[in-house]
Amino acid sequence: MTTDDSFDFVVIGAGSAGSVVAGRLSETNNGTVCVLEAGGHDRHLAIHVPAAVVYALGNPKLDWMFRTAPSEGTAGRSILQSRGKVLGGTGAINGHVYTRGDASDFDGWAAQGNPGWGYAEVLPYFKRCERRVGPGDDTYRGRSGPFTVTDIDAPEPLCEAFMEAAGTLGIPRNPDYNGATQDGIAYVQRSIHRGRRVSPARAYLFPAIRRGNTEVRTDAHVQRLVMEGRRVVGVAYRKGGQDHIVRARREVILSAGAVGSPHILQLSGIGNPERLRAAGLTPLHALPGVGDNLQDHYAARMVLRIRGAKTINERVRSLPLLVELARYALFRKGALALTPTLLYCFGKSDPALPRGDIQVSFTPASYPGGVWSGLDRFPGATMACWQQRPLSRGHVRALSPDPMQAPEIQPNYLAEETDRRAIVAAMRLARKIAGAAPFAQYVEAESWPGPTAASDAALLEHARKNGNTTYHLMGTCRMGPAEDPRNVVNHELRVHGIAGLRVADTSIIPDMPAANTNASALMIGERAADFALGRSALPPIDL
Ligand SMILES: Cc1cc2nc3c(=O)[nH]c(=O)nc-3n(C[C@H](O)[C@H](O)[C@H](O)COP(=O)(O)OP(=O)(O)OC[C@H]3O[C@@H](n4cnc5c(N)ncnc54)[C@H](O)[C@@H]3O)c2cc1C
Repeated sequence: MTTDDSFDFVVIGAGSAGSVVAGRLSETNNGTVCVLEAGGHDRHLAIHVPAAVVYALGNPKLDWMFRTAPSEGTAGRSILQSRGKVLGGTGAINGHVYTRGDASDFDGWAAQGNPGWGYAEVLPYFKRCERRVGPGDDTYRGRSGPFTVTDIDAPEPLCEAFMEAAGTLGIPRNPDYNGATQDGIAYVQRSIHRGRRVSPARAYLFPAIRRGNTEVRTDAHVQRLVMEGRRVVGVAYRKGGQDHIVRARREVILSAGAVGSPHILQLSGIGNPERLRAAGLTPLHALPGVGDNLQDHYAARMVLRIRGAKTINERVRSLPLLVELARYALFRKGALALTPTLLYCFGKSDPALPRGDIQVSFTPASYPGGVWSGLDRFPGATMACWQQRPLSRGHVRALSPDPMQAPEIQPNYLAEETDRRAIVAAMRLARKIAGAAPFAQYVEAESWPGPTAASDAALLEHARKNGNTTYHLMGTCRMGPAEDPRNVVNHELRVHGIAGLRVADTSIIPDMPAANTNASALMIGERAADFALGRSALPPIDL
């Protein structure tokens, strides 16, 4: 083991949140920053060409390729749980959708003993991050941040028909679901600019490297935190077959994501003592909530066979593919510049509910088995149906002291009755929209699960047997007061009972927002940098 050197700050993980933390720390020129990232550089085309993201998933050069533990909710299946292992992290291989959630989600975080995390208080950080290109009320939208958010280049005829059909059911078009209200249906807003992915690393980390005070070490697999008593003073990592230690003069910021962060804490002896011992680890600090409270959105996908309109399935095959390649090469537009999902529809499983609880996404393309991969050979469209805030909770647990052995990831999908009811309601809403004019004329048949899945029980069976992750893991280092044993970090993201250490990524999310998680990860990174620098919070926005 060699003790290499020391920096003011050491950031573990160059993913969505870690890139922001490092980028903002470096901006002030108030200390040196070292970033340790297990993955490599981000030159792979699958990262940058939006539609090529399907080639990033399951690619060991870019993806940790975790698998979830089987459960009753997945009919005993284990599911591929992709996480980015590259500069930009999961933000370099995600589906490009930019969505923040409902105001009430963040007010809920604050109400659980997290001062400063209500919507009016986190909104300035969402805005600081964002460079919104397109319409939107500037009360809600940022115009000059590093992370560019754009709209789709041109309307898609099938999407237009789907939105009109939703309109006939009382679901209006929402001009900006990241604005005053989330309700309604809309094209997704995207982290794509000029036909290329907006990656957190390119937006935040690369400028930090150019400033000269930030050093990024790739292929550096963190093994554990180095502690002196209850203080973290450095990080042990393996690179090029050798063990190293880098010391942190001020603090370590753990941004290894919802799987990596609790795993690294556990490998360092921080967690539930009984479980640590069972995994062969020596407990150093009891914090029973580490790795618990795992949440994810679980989607049941339905496939429609389309007639009378072109879908992406035909546009990227044979001769038309050559046309699309030319369009992309010349104009950075067309099917290759599209997100894997094009529409978001936010709805309610019960009209009496005070806020939306289900979501149907639509895309005029279909994938065998409902997983982003090759496209079906027939003209197809997909509706993905999920519950916005599932109650089911799972865990991430180290299984051995070997840092290279993946932890157990058990999301416990559909464990709660409310979640089972909601996913069935979302599938019923999807079917209603697909059956409404003017979209219905394009539906030749529902090919998956198909009309034989008519009862609630049959729809639930489809969800169990064929449902899949939406890749929104979060919650495993829960933020909240120390008195509650579920909590791991306080409202300034400091680990309870440990000095010199913060956690900043989606693992700190106490309860799931009604949204994908990249926007929240970036916002959390923005906040963490301010905390680490001792800066006062941005003033709340008067709403
Ligand atoms: C296929 C897919 C599609 C998605 N689509 C969307 C979408 O469209 N919109 C959206 O908002 N969200 C989406 N998400 C989710 C979103 O991208 C993630 O929630 C977000 O990027 C997580 O950010 P993070 O900072 O918490 O973790 P990450 O971005 O995962 O960063 C963690 C980093 O830490 C590194 N790391 C982990 N362990 C170690 C270790 N031991 N040593 C060194 N480094 C380590 C990792 O390699 C990684 O770079 C998607 C996710 C996936 C996988």
